[in-house]
Amino acid sequence: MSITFGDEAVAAEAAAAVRKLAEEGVPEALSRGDASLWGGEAESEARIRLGWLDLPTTSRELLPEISKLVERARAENLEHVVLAGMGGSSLAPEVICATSDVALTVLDTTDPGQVRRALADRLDRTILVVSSKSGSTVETDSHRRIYEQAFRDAGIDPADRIVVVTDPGSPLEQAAIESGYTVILADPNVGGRYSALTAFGLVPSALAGADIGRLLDQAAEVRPQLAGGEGNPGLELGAALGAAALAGRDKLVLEDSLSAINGLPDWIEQLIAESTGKQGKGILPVVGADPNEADDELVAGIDTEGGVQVDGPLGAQFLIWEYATAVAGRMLGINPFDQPNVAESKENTARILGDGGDGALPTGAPALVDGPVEVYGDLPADVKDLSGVFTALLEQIPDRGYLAILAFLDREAAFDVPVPPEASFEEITDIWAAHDPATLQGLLAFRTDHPVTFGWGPRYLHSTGQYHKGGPQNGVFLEITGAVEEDLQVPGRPYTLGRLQLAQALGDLDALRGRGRPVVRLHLTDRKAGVRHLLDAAREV
Ligand SMILES: O=P(O)(O)OC[C@H]1O[C@H](O)[C@H](O)[C@@H](O)[C@@H]1O
Repeated sequence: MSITFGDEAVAAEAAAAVRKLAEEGVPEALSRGDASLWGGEAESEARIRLGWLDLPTTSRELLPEISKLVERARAENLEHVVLAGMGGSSLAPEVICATSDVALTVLDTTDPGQVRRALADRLDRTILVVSSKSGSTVETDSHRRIYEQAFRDAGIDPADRIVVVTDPGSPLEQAAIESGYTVILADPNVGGRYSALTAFGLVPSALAGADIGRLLDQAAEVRPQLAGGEGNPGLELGAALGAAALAGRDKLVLEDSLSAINGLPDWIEQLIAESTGKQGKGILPVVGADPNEADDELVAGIDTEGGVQVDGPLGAQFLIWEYATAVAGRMLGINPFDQPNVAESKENTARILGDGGDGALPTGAPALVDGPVEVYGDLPADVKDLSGVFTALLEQIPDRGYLAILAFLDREAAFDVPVPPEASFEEITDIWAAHDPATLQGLLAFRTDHPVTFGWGPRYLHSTGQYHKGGPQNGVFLEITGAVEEDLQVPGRPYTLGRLQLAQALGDLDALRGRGRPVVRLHLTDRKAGVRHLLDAAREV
């Protein structure tokens, strides 16, 4: 495991910060789990949040139990592994499985189309892992209810197919025991976004076929290096992140070059955004975009030229980034273990769902309609069409600010588009990109020197959502929602998934608007045509 600095100024700044942190005894204190490192107010929480430092050893105890589960699933031919979990309960398994090249269907969405697609795929051979630390996350609870119903309808006993990962004593543990589900308890002394090497990361990954023992070995190998001030990659990375942010380089561009590790930036994004984005401070991770060479950015990656290169296998990467985040949190003077602003949008959503009864949700009236796209929000008077909306939003980004695209849509819909049988790989990826809302990020980034981020809702609510609401208030927000063709009832609840999805979008919109930030919502009345129209309009200047 090593950290290499491609820029001399960044290297010098990081070295000075490492020296200072070492003089203060931070690496030794952190390594032994000293909860006082983030100040008095954070101490009680930090006391029950530092278990991740010992996971390379403690998680080994889980391996026999997990092996038994894997053997059972193999024996029963349960080859389709579906994971219902949000944020810290799904981002790590997603990277682990992508890196191991094994298939895992992740449900961290309330999009009815996306959930329907998973349900339609080999239900007779599906094993569902329901992962939630708190045991009360609405998306995960909805998925559990939907799958229970689907299994029953197919004549399958849900108890044979559902595995629950949760903290001891959570309401989910109780419900799972009552239902006769297999329950694997996670370490309660580790927060969600630091839980990659707990049961949350390991159970679904092992079921999907990843070698989790190796992952723990990789972490165990780097662990001794974290105890001192010399040759400590976690300290070096944390010092670099913290020093850069304090010097105004608080946008962290995470490069995802093709490497042996697949998709790590999405996991780092949650760790850094949720841990640091609070009290008007924080580091904004930028994933999926090229650096702008702007003076407020720092570039990092597994294999990056000129930026901070973090070299090492996935198990070690998890531990190093966690350690670095804790170090950077101390430098920024925040508590890296809480997420004080996540609850607000959830509360707004619950209120909107409650107030709405069975009637229409309070969307308001569109300010303008451009083909299959309705535009909601306060627009400058001269804006007459979608292209004008994009221009106005880009112009509203303040100095040191950013634009965040928040898409409450089906993140796999583009892959359903038929491709000609003779199409080359490049042609296929071009067809997908032409139907993928995420393509908007690159098109708008091309038109500004400010960072443009892209998040799928509600997934981002459990990740960058904390930063957007708790971090520096210089964001401009573009929400995208879409009409639902075929909805899905959440059994035992008075709402459908589509209704929950829209209420989540409106709930976060309220939270952002309440902070006085520019927010526009685009609603696609026809999703497919709407995405094409968005992409065309973004190209027009
Ligand atoms: O694992 P759960 O309790 O369901 O939580 C899932 C996610 O929910 C919240 O939004 C937190 O902010 C995240 O840090 C967490 O990972």
